[in-house]
Amino acid sequence: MTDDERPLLSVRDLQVRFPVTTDRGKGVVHAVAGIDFDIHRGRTVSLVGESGSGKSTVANALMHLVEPSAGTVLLDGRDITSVRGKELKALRRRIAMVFQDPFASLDPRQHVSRAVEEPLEVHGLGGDRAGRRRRVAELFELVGLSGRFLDRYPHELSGGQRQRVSIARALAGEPDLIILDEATASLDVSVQAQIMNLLNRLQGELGLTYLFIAHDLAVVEHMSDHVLVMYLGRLMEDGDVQDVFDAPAHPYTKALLASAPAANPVAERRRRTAPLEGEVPSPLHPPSGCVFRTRCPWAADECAGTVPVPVPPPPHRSAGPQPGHGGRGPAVREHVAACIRLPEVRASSGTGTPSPEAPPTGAHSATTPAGATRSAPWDAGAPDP
Ligand SMILES: Nc1ncnc2c1ncn2[C@@H]1O[C@H](COP(=O)(O)OP(=O)(O)OP(=O)(O)O)[C@@H](O)[C@H]1O
Repeated sequence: MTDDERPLLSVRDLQVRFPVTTDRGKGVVHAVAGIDFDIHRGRTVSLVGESGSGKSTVANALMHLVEPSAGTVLLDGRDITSVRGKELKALRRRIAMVFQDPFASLDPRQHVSRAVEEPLEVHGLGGDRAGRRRRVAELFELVGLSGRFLDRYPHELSGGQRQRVSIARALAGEPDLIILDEATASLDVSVQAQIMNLLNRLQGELGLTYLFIAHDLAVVEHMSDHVLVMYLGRLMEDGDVQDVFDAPAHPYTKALLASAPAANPVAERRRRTAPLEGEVPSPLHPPSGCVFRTRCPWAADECAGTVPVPVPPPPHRSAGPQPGHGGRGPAVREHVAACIRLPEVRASSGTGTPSPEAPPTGAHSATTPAGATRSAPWDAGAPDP
C-alpha cells in the first residue's frame, strides 16, 4: 500500500465497555461493540445514529479520554491504541477535538486568545510569547475573527464566534485529524451554515481530515464524503454518503433517514419508508443476534441467532455503475450493511410489505471536486463576527 492509499486513521474491532452498577446489580455497557472504519487524508467521515449509539465514545476512545477495551487504532500506520505519557501528549497534538459546547474548552476568566495560545505553549510551537501572540492572531484571522476579539472574554462573544475560537484552538497544533462532536448542533441555523462553510473552506485550504459526529442528517449529507451509521455500539451501514443517502440498504438507516424532521430534505426523499418506532433497548441487555431486530419491520426468526457481518447490498435499481461515485477523490471503502435480510429489504418498502421502493428524487449537492470549497445551500449570508 502506498502512502497515498494508506488511511490516515484505521480502526479495527474497536470496543469500549463501561462497568456500571444499577438497582439490579453490576453490569457492563458495550458502548462500542467492535467497529471497523478508515479515514483517508483530506476527507470527512461522519458518524450518525440515535442518542446512545456510541458516537461520542468512539471519539473519546480515539482521543484516549476513555480507554478502548479491545481493538486496534492506527494513525498513519502507527499503533496508537494504548499510548501513555509523552506519546499521549504527542497524540493530543495530532488529533484535535471540537465539542458542541465551546464553553467546555474556554475558561470564562481568561481572554479567548489564551485558549488558542495554550496548545501552542503545551506543544512548544510558535516560539516565544510574542511569536505565539502573532500565531494566535493568524489563527483568529484564519477562522474569520478579527484581532479585536483577542482580548475578549468568552461571554462577550456570540455562540458562533466562540465556536470559531474553538476551531482556532483545534488548528493550533496543526493536527492530522479533527474530531467535530456535534460542533454545529447548538448554533442557530444561519450560524450553523457559516461554521459548516468555514470548516469546508479550511478543509480545502489546509487539506484537513474530519471525523464529523452529528444528529442532523442534512448537515451530515452536506459535510461528508463517507458515512458510518451506528446503533447500540455497532456499525449498521458504511458507505459513500451519496450511496447511503440515496439508496440506504440497512433497515435502520432507512428508518433513521425517514425519521428526520419533515422540513428536512433527507426525510422528504425517504418519505415512503416507515420512520423509527419504539425505544432503543437498554445497552445493558442488547438483543441477541442483530441488535436492531426488536425495532425492525423486516426482522425474521433467524435475526435473533445471527450477528450480521457487513456485506455489500444487492444493487439498487437506480444505482450507478460505480460504488463510491459521489465522494471527493477515490472511493475509500465499498458500501456495506450488516443485515442478513438485505435482498428482502431491497425488494420491499419500509413497512415490511413487499412493494416497490420510492426512487431517490434527484441529485443532492453534498459533493464537489477534490479540494473545492462546499457552500451550504441554506447559508444565510454575512458571517457573524
Ligand atoms: N462513562 C460512562 N459510563 C457508563 N456508560 C457510559 C459512559 N459513557 C457513555 N456511556 C454509555 O455508552 C452508550 C453510548 O454513549 P455515547 O455518549 O457514546 O452515545 P452517543 O451516540 O454519542 O449519544 P449522544 O448522541 O446522545 O451523544 C450509552 O448507553 C451511554 O449511556
